[in-house]
Amino acid sequence: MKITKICCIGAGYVGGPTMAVIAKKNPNIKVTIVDINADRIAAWNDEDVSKLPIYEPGLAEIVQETRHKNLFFSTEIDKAIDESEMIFISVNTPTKTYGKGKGMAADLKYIELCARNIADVAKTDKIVVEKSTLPVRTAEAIKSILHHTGNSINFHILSNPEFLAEGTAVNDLLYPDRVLIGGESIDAIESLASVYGSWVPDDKILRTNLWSSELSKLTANAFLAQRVSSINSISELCEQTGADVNEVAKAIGLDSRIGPKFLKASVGFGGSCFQKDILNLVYIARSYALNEVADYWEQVIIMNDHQKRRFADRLIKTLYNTVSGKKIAILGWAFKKDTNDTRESAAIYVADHLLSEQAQISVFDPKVPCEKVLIDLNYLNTRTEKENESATECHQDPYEAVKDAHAVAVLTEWDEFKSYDWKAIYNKMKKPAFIFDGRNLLNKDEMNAIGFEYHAIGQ
Ligand SMILES: NC(=O)C1=CN([C@@H]2O[C@H](COP(=O)(O)OP(=O)(O)OC[C@H]3O[C@@H](n4cnc5c(N)ncnc54)[C@H](O)[C@@H]3O)[C@@H](O)[C@H]2O)C=CC1
Ligand SMILES: O=C(O)[C@H]1O[C@H](OP(=O)(O)OP(=O)(O)OC[C@H]2O[C@@H](n3ccc(=O)[nH]c3=O)[C@H](O)[C@@H]2O)[C@H](O)[C@@H](O)[C@@H]1O
Repeated sequence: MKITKICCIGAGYVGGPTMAVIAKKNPNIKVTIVDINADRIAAWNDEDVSKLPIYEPGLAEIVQETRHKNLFFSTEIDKAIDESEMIFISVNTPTKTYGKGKGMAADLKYIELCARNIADVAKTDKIVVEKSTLPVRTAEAIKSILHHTGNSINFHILSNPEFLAEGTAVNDLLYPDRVLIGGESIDAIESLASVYGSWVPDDKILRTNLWSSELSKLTANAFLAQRVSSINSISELCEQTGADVNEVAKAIGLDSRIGPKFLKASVGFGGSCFQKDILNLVYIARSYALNEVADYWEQVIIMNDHQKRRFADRLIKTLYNTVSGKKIAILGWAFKKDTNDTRESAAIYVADHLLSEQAQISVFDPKVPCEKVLIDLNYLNTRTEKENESATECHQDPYEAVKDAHAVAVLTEWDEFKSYDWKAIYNKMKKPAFIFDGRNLLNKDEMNAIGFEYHAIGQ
């Protein structure tokens, strides 16, 4: 099928950047991104591209170049489905918070709503592309809903998981390591391959069966997260033995079988997907009674929770076993640099633990708005909103955030933190002035020379 019109349901961190790049590279295809969230669509349509709902380096430029030409953002979901030959489903698939599988399984209600919506509206044959990350065999359910529409429309389901990482989304989309397409209909697979073929070399477009494609996405995230938990587990051992985790990571990463990437010890991984996808993998394994498999992967999450907790505990212990009434400045709230996304950010859990120990926290992040900090803390339900509010400050200026602080905790690896005037920060803080560097971002010798008591991960 020749594709002239694409609809993407879900204008989020995946739908937005992915479709913007597809539109840029396929000027002859009309791409419409739809969402039930009218505010989000309005933000995508804002003439001032600095107000786009998602911050990603390079994204605003592409949106500016393609928007109103062949890229459109709309709340008219039915219309966009009706007119398109290919429909991407890119809605959220969070961990279930209720019922069977609560806290483990992926909540597929948004996916099912999309499938029903497509079934209701479609009058012509459609290729339906799973872009969201889904449990293996979800395509079966989508197929069942679509094939029971009672009319003679042909639906072809493809799995096309997304591998972009936030903060580097545009680059990852422009130069992907691979594009994965799983499906049963060769024609449908080739239709989607031709969309990517506008800029991705064919040998990087991998065709598999549906189930391999769905499972590969969960597996990729599990392997990536496992590397972070592995190096983080070693960081704890380094702190006990005098080894330096940066040196260990470098030494093992030079082994070409191990490789140097994703070996950065940290306060713990965050983001909307690693934890969710591993929990989902664990849930699927348990549902097939594969308990050893489930336990194996669950340990990645257990280690990550331990790392976040350990960081906060170490800070408290170093501050003479109490942070009650003390001001702790948190630099960085996003789950990694170059994004405004805070989902599952380690900073939230570290802050929550410090607040439970009656600390006052003072937050600065270059891209996260202040109101988001309180929303994230309130979401945990650890204490009342009023209590969170009275113990939390948020600042637009990092030098204000650190004023009179007993300690600074660096929780996101924003580049700009490295070039701050740390001498001036030292002068503003209470003494002894502590730094807890959850990202091993700052130069230890320089910090010590200024007079800080500097603590990093795995050193
Ligand atoms: N965030 C990331 O970096 C990556 C995410 N993924 C996967 O992609 C999927 C989407 O993730 P994000 O873009 O981060 O989520 P998101 O939460 O940023 O965006 C999802 C959007 O879907 C919309 N939506 C939900 N139900 C809808 C419906 N029935 N009709 C129309 N719109 C609807 C929501 O309003 C929201 O704007 C998830 O399955 C995730 O696991 C995959 C790779 C990377
Ligand atoms: O499915 C998804 O959502 C995406 O999840 C991750 O992307 P993302 O979560 O955006 O960002 P990562 O760069 O993977 O970082 C995840 C977390 O791990 C942390 N991390 C990463 C690497 C490292 O060496 N150390 C480390 O602590 C980061 O700071 C961050 O908190 C994967 O890298 C993407 O391939 C995938 O598409």
